[in-house]
Amino acid sequence: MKPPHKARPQRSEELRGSKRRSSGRDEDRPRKRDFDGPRKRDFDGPKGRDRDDDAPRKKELPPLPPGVESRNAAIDLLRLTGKGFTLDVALEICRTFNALEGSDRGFARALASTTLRRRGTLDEVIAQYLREPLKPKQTNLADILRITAAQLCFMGTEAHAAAWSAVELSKLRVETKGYKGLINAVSRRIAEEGKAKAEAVPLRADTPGWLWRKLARAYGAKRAGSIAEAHRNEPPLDLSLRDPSAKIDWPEEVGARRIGPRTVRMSSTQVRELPGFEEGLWWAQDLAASLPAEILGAQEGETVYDLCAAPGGKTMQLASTGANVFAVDHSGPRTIRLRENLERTGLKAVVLEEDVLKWSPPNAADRVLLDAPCSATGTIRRNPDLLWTSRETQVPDLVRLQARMLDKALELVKPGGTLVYAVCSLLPEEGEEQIAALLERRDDVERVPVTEDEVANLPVLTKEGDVRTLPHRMQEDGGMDGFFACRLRKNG
Ligand SMILES: C[S@@+](CC[C@H](N)C(=O)[O-])C[C@H]1O[C@@H](n2cnc3c(N)ncnc32)[C@H](O)[C@@H]1O
Repeated sequence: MKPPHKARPQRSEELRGSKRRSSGRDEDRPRKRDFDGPRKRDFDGPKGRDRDDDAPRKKELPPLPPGVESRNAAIDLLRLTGKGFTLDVALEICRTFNALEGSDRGFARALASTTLRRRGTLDEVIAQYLREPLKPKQTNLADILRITAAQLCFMGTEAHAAAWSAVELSKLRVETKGYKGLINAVSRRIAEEGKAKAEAVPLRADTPGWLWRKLARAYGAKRAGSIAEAHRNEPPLDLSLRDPSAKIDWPEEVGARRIGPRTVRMSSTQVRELPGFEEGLWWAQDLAASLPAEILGAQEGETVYDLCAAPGGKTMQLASTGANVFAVDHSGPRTIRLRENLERTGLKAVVLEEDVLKWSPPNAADRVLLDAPCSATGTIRRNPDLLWTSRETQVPDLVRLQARMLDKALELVKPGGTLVYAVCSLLPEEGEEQIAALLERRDDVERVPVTEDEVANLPVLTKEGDVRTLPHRMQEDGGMDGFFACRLRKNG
């Protein structure tokens, strides 16, 4: 293994025990990336203190051996996702990760992400070498075994490096100190035959049972399998251009190409280093996430309400049309990010920290976009932690909230005005069925089908003229997140 660029004490956050509240201070952290899409627990992560934040550091610890720091950071990233932070947020707040540089950083990120994407398979492989199942509280032990199996089964890491570093990692935590023998034995067995064992695990193992059942019911078992397969891959980086006709000199190695109405797709993770970041010529936003604002058809001078707007991917799209945009979101920290995004891109919108359900502006709008809170199951490829943190029991509450928000959004549209309802969900109850129920209960609203040219001829339209994207579609070209969007007219 290549030694880290800088040797410095970076043990597990558990051992380091420096003081930091997980809520509060994180909210003020500068954002490293400006990703669109849900960050459900973005800043509203677990309340209270993280265990690693409780005590001031007592003494400096010696540096970790080369190759252990990056794996240790991967363990810390997994631990943070286990506490309810999205992987995106964990990448920003995890100090052991942020102390890494260059290829070590990339390796730690890939290791955490692969482990989350393939966790079901990894657990099945590991279980074959354990005499008895691990206890639920043995999370560190489970994570050490998982990252080791991920390296051996999916990442082509040399057997000795993976097994040796696993044992080194076990020495860093009280919980795992006594398991060096087990970790060593299991790692060696997986090095010998883990790859073949992993290939034999059924595809559905990497999707929680409840989600698999819902996907199979909605799309059939074959397509559920294709979606599950798409979730296994790292998605490309998609950037939405502030000015869709802009020409930017992208570095050759990122393989930038145009796709959809305003997206440039590439394979980079160094968002801030790309040309145009400082000038705000673009923002990161999945191709599918860019479609709802496109189909709203906002025009210069119109009044547009962007409901549930933060962190503002769609607000920026709407503002770039010259419309008078009012961006409403109830989350203080997320509206801060929305303002930062507007500032960076030089786009103008009025940002309001309000509960959409209680907001009563003096006038109705020409157009309203409602990007409703949802299960976010459409963004699993960008947020693989959702596989293991989303709960089926959350869905009915979300469906009820979306219905209330739809009715409220219709109150805020002028007669004859347009409403686009969008969710980044794969579940029909949050999308297609939500709209069917709306059209059933109200006779003052009708669907306005989207045409192919409005979505740059992407294969995303249903026969009713709604947008329905799924992660496995256009897989050969990098795929896209799962979104549903429907355009409606309020009759006068
Ligand atoms: C899917 S995200 C929005 C993404 C955003 N439209 C974008 O393109 O960047 C959903 C948002 O709904 C907001 N939200 C949830 N309930 C709300 C409510 N009652 N009032 C206002 N905003 C709400 C959340 O804070 C979250 O920012």
